[in-house]
Amino acid sequence: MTLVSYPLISVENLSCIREERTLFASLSFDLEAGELIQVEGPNGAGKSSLLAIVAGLGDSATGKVCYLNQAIGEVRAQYHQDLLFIGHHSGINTVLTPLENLAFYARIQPCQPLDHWQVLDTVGLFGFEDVPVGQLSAGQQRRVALARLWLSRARVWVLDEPFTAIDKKGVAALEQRLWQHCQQGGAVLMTSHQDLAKPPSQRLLLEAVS
Ligand SMILES: Nc1ncnc2c1ncn2[C@@H]1O[C@H](COP(=O)(O)OP(=O)(O)OP(=O)(O)O)[C@@H](O)[C@H]1O
Repeated sequence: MTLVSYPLISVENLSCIREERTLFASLSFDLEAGELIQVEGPNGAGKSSLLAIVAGLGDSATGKVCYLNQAIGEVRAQYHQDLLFIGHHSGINTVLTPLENLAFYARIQPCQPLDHWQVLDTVGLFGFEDVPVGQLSAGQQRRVALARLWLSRARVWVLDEPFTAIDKKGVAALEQRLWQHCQQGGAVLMTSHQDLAKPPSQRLLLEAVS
């Protein structure tokens, strides 16, 4: 018997038109376990739109996005259990503390059994665990969202500009975490305007079509 292994994500013939402008057309690619794909392109090219569509949040696309060879719309619950999406709006509650945000996340998504204090220490938030997130700096707030990269059990990570507002040391730690995730059988689809220290598995360049 031959065992077939499918890509974690396959994007087939995807097109996106917004306000009569084609952002991208006939886009196809696979995201395999172990891979990190960096989506690049100028402001407004459609990178965030692409990531939202892959995360199942877009409503302006034609074509197909599959998770393990099944259309994401047909396996939505299973896909969302295996997906970590961090967008520009990173889904943290600014009234809650970092610890409370992680506790909330751990209630709604499958997580590693890690100590949340330890995770916050890992992302450089030692001493800020109990401070309402709204009182933290932009980079510290982003770190609260990114702490999920240590907690999550999801294999598919879709990350929109994860390095925004993060200092150099933080970017290095983050990049190391992304590659560790890939080595452990996960995959990353991300946007970034900056080059990674280690080249991505694939680069996807978006340039607005019309
Ligand atoms: N909800 C929406 N409704 C209509 N147009 C939208 C919507 N979201 C984005 N757009 C438009 O789609 C285009 C692409 O936006 P998108 O955010 O995907 O670009 P981007 O490549 O991620 O840009 P940046 O590098 O600035 O983050 C922009 O012109 C934007 O105005």
